[in-house]
Amino acid sequence: MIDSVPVIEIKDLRMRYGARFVLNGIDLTVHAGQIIGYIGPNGAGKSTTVKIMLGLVQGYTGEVRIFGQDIAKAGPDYKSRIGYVPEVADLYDTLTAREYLTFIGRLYGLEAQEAEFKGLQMADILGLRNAFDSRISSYSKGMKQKVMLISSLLHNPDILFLDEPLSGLDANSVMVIKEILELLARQGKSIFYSSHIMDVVEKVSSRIILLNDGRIAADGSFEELKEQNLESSLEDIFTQLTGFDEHRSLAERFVAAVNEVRS
Ligand SMILES: Nc1ncnc2c1ncn2[C@@H]1O[C@H](COP(=O)(O)OP(=O)(O)OP(=O)(O)O)[C@@H](O)[C@H]1O
Repeated sequence: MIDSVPVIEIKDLRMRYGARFVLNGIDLTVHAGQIIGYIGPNGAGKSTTVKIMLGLVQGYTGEVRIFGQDIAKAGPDYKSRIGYVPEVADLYDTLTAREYLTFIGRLYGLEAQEAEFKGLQMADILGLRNAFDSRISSYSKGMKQKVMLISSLLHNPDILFLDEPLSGLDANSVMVIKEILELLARQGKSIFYSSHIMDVVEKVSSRIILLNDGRIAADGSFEELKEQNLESSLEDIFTQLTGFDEHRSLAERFVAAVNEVRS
């Protein structure tokens, strides 16, 4: 890949559902090797942006270029260079991990044997070897999450979109996955990391993009955002930039409701 061509280039992206404006002009350029912490309040438009880039949502205005190609005009080939872990695992859970990963690998154009071999290797490393031939329906949340991560990487994509990728994983697995993401980024892959867990985003990301009301409210490294906003944690930066200062009063009202006794 030529470094000077951005992996992702978005210009004035707007989207609305009926009368409701969800994206209000997003401009974004991503180069290879960045881990982007993609954050924002619920409903800010994060998933919508990602789904547009994946070609799953139509009807937007503006321009979205991936690997230099306008995705409105390009065929579906660019998708074979993208991996995606959605927030809610939509696994065919009557299959075993072996069957599922072989199936997904084949969808991405791998030979069945290659997909199975790669899947087994990756599953083994993440501690799933003994469960490889058990049905996914019997797996814990963390085990399912690992299968999702493996399935998103089988075809060695250049862009990875991860939505809450560490949910359900124990502390040791989290450390392994964080290292894996860093190594992949160092190889030149671009990773979009969406999460509501600010201290992880703070540590994992080389660049943080905060979306609020369908607009980019902040874009920079954690160090830059700290300097600009005079705050020491990403959680505080998030709260400041989204204008949220009601946590204490909401908590007090909630606890008052818990304690209320009907007379
Ligand atoms: N298919 C749809 N039809 C109508 N409205 C939609 C549709 N999909 C999303 N929305 C609305 O668009 C807005 C942005 O949603 P989106 O899922 O992109 O937010 P998000 O930032 O990913 O939120 P979260 O952090 O909760 O995942 C929300 O108000 C949502 O209700």
